[in-house]
Amino acid sequence: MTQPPDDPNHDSKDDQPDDKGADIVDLNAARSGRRSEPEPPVLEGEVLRVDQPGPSRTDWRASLERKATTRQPIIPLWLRSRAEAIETLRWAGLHYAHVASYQLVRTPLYAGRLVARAPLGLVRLVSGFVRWTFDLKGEPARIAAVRKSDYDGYLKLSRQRDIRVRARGWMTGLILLGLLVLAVVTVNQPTAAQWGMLAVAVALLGILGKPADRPLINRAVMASEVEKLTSDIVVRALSVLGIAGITQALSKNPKDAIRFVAPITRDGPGWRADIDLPYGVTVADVLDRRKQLSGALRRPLGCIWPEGDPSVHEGRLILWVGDKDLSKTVVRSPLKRASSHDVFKGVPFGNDPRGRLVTVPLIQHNVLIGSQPGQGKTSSIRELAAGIVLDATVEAWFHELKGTGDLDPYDKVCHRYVSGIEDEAIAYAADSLTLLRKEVMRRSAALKALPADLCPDKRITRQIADKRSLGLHPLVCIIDECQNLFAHPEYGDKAGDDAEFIIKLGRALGVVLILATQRPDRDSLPTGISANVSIRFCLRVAGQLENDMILGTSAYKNGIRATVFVPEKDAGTGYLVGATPMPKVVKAAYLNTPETQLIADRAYALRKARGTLSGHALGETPEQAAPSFDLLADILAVVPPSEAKVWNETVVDRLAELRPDAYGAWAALEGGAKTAQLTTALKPYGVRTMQVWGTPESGGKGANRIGIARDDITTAITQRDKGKAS
Ligand SMILES: Nc1ncnc2c1ncn2[C@@H]1O[C@H](COP(=O)(O)OP(=O)(O)OP(=O)(O)O)[C@@H](O)[C@H]1O
Repeated sequence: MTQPPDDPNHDSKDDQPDDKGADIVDLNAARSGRRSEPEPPVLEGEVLRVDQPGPSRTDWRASLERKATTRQPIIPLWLRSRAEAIETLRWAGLHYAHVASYQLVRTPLYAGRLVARAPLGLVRLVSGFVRWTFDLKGEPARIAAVRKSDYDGYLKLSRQRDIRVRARGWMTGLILLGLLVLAVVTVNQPTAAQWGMLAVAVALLGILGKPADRPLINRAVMASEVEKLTSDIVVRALSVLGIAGITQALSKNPKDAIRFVAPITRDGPGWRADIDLPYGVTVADVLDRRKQLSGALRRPLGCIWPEGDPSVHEGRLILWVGDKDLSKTVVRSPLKRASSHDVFKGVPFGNDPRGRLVTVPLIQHNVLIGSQPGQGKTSSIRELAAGIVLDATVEAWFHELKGTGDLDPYDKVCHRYVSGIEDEAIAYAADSLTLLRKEVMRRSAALKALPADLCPDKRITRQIADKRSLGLHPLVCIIDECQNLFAHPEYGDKAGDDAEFIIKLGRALGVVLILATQRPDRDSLPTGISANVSIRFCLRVAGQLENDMILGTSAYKNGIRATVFVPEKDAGTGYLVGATPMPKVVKAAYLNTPETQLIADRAYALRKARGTLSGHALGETPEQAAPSFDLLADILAVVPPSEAKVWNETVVDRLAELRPDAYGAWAALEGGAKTAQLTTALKPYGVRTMQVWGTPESGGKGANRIGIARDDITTAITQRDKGKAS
């Protein structure tokens, strides 16, 4: 509120804007500036300050909590996990072993260098000795004294020289005598000792003869000086990205526009800066310009890993700049040497840019992998498959629908296996999904029947998985290049339907579906699947649409953009979502074919010993899904819209004609049983039968018999489709 101008207490100081409180408006001035406008009513009252004067009081707990977010780790990050510590120590061990071997191999070269340099070393030794003995170092000082006609000074220096030369002469004599004795002693020593002495002498002379610019020993590792990341470098880089918000903020407040919330530190093999971007700028803006950031920081693109921390706010940027280019590293699989693995602990999948192991949990999850061709989908699947087959309790159903045989090494341990792009392979995979759907339903009933003490949470546990007789062990179904199945004109729709069902219901029942596709679009990847899958790994994709199909709606908007990866160069690197609390860039571990073969051999031996080889692995004929048909659709096909109501027996006869394989047995039943069969089959769809007036198709008298209304069937189909869509 404003103060009246004629108030006797009005203080002219209050006319000045007060940056701590509300502005006080001079009403006279304001009115004269708006002569033409009607005068606003003068309000009585007191000035209420919006901002309260005095220092803001903060709650000590809140400020402590804020500080706690920037706590430095007590134990270094690499020592936190056993695997990471082992990996770091192994790396250090290998590094020093390399250095030692490198130098050992070059000892003859170093010996040659010493021999070649020994004569010069001898000359240097003798001349140095002579200069020292006769104090030749003082010669210039004595000459200078003579030149300046400083005879007193010259006499002092000469006297000092005489004393020195006398003492040093004695010392030189003693040293020469010592050398003579050593020579005599050496002559009487065995030849080996003589050679040893000679070698030591030559080595010492060689060291003395070293040219100033040429070291004796080569460097085993070239020092790769990575520029230290400083706040100046980061601010300079961010300021040239062309982000308007940053440019404006820096021009207004060059010192404080970009704030560092913690000191820039070493974090793994790189530097980490925690930054608050200027108001209005989000991490997504910076992610968009990763390439420019790489240029501005003068580091390869594979070293630049900006990421956000939305748990703090959208403008918190964690900029990690690695020493090594991630695209040039190949991550070794920890499973390469593992004799077995427990899938309930997740599968080691790869490393984040900081070199930390990332594990993908499989139980209770489903996985979707996608990318452009040749970016590392199959390699990622190979790594996951390694963990799966090394757990002897897991039943493996692998389908590789590209036909290149990338998963062939595993076929000897799979319950179901196919590799191929032809229709038979697609049909086999479609069959697998039908069988898996049935299996999910069986498991659902089996789990319900388990005593509560054995299964309190109604989900599969390690203990339940180990009891093979329960049939509730983990079952992992992999379909690589799944677009060939879901977009198939004959099998696609049903396969998509089954996969969605399995993804929605299989999780708690130990059934895991892993799908990989190089064509993430609506036809090749039904939305019911892309919307419900829980873990997503997206390698390089071309655009936002594909990105969001794999990583989930709004992923691109939120700055999770697999478009930043470089085709081919970044093969194996992708965004992993759902496996860790925050989305992460991960480079998947790489297993080549011989390594995969060795893992499969170990898995085979393990499974043979545990007696868990089954199906395809034992050479059994693959189980085929019984032909299944859509009863409701079939009824609509045989009952035209002109027939509102039909007897059951008539419907069954027509169905048998349509699909003898499926309904032939129904038609063979007698009168009442035939009618009851259709009544029972329609019950799960909520379709009730009723008394229907009709006449036999073969002719005869009209009668009231049990039948159906066509409208009830169409309603049931609509209800069912609605249920699927929701
Ligand atoms: N994790 C990785 N680390 C290093 N290189 C990798 C990695 N993954 C893949 N590559 C490289 O990329 C190549 C292609 O990989 P892969 O066959 O897995 O790709 P893809 O996406 O399955 O291809 P397509 O879509 O054609 O089936 C590999 O031969 C390998 O050279």
